[in-house]
Amino acid sequence: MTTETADPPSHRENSSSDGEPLIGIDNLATPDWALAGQRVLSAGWWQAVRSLPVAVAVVVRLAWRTAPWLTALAAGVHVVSGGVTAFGLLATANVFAALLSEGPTPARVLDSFPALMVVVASYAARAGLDSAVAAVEGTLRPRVAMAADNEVTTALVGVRLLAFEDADFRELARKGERFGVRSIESSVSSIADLLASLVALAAAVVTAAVLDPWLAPTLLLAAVADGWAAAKVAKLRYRHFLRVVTRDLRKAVIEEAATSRTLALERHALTLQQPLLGEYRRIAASLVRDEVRLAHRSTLVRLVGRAAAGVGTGAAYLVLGFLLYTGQLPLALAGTAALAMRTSATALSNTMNAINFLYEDSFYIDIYLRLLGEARRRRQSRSAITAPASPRRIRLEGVSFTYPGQDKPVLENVTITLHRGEIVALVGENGSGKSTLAKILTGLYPPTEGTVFWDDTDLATADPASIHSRIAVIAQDPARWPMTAYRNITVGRLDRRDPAHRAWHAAVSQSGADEVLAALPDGADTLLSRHFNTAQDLSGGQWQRLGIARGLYRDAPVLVADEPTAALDAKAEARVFQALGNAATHGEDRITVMITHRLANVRTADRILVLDQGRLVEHGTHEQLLAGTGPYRELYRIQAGAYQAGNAGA
Ligand SMILES: Nc1ncnc2c1ncn2[C@@H]1O[C@H](COP(=O)(O)OP(=O)(O)OP(=O)(O)O)[C@@H](O)[C@H]1O
Repeated sequence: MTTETADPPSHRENSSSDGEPLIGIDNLATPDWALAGQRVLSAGWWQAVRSLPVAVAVVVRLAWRTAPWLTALAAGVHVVSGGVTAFGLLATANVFAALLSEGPTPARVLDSFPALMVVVASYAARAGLDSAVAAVEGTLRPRVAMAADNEVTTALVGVRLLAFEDADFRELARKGERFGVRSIESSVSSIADLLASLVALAAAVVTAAVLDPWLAPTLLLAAVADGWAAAKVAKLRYRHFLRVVTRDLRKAVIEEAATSRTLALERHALTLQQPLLGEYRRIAASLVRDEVRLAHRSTLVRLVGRAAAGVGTGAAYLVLGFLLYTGQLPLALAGTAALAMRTSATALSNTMNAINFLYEDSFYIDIYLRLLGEARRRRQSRSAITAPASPRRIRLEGVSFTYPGQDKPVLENVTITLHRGEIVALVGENGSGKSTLAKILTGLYPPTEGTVFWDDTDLATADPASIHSRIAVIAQDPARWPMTAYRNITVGRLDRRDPAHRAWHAAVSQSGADEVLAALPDGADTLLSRHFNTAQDLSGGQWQRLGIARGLYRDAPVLVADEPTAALDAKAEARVFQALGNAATHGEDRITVMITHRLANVRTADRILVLDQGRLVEHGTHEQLLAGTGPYRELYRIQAGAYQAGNAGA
């Protein structure tokens, strides 16, 4: 069917493909969560800084929940370590004070001896504490990372199916998992360093302030300049990260297309390697250009920060010189003052470093929190109402459905009733909404409008897990579980008791999976996976047979078979349709929904529903529809005609 909208974009009519983005367009929309991050950055200093305590709280909460004693120990060890550092350096100052005091040199050296002992002891303690810090941190860090990973994986496992149809959410999940967990892990060290350097800083600043109240504030000047520069760079880097989110995704998509196994065959057959590589390089080059620009701007900001910090340090030493010159500070205390200044400068710089690492990580922890929030919002609901164990009737009333992020509904105002014991076939052109309708009547997707009833239970009020436990879905492209062939089938219902393997044998013979198993080197015990070299992979049709066996083994009261035989040979196909028919006619306890384009298989269905562009346009038995003038008759005649022509030509 050719429509106006199916024409190629007119602006490209005469253009060559050179320089055109391979994906087709260059301006993909920035995801909402990245826009929200940009808004926070633009909202001003306070908004951006607020993320810092939140991030610290997240890390401390995770650490405390995973290992409370270890967390307390880590805090204690770092506080003591910071204290010992400050104490050691100040003891060094006492050595100078003793050496620079008045009196004969041997006596001064002897006087400095106790302070010297303290210095030696503090260095020894520091060495011991360093080892303790490394041991405690090395034990705590992986645990916190694991806890963060566990939290986010648990949240993602719990979201409802429809969330995975939202590309923005999928990208948030990818970034939140990757960057969020990594940032939480590195923040453990930053928080610990911050604690230690704050203790050392407090000791040094107090000492400097005791010597003269002017010394401490001048020292802070240098730190503020350094801090400003680092915070600015962190913001620049995060802004860059958000700005390139979609380009980064495009690069990942092209990278996947250029290297994945799934596309390997067509990549080679269409000789697409070079165009893909070209596109990959084009996006990568634009990312590198942005990265270089970011590096230059960061260097400039750091240079300004360093210069200001140098001025601050210079001012502090000027104050010291002034105090000595005017005699407000005795010369004997000059060494102490200089060391206190040096100590506090080091502690300040460590504090600033820790804060800045934390500050940068806090942005990614914010993404992690957004992901947890979104996952919570999209969590599969729970309800005390359970779906009927074996519904007698499924009724859809005025059901419409629009995919997330789309404007146009793909189903519109569908009203139908399916009965137990019936085989109902869904028929229609590609994209007419058959698979979507099947997902809605099985409660996998909630309708955007309208209601789905199983008997008298509105599925919107029922517990989703209870609904899903009553359905079996045989997909056109069934999941290829990285498990043995046996498990690939019994995973359909892990809790099924089948001591004599009767159900297993029935499922494998009805689906034709028995022939697949017989050809495997270790039969049902053969590991099927593309991930391990020692494992075995199957052809599309063989996988489909296992998928059918899995669906039959599940033995659910509502069965949806979505193009179950598209990849099967004619003999296997006939066997499957006979099995589906038998299950429904003998059991009388199942609602079977069958989606297929092969209308020859549809004839035996009790009812046929015909969809066209999301609307139910016809329904009835094969004979009724064939007697009418609707699209079914036309579709059937085209297919039957093709066979007849084939027979005539043979
Ligand atoms: N994840 C999705 N996001 C957005 N639109 C989708 C998504 N999946 C399907 N669609 C759209 O919904 C419409 C119905 O798709 P559906 O898969 O239900 O059709 P179908 O009748 O089963 O098609 P087919 O015969 O080709 O399997 C199509 O127009 C398709 O473009």
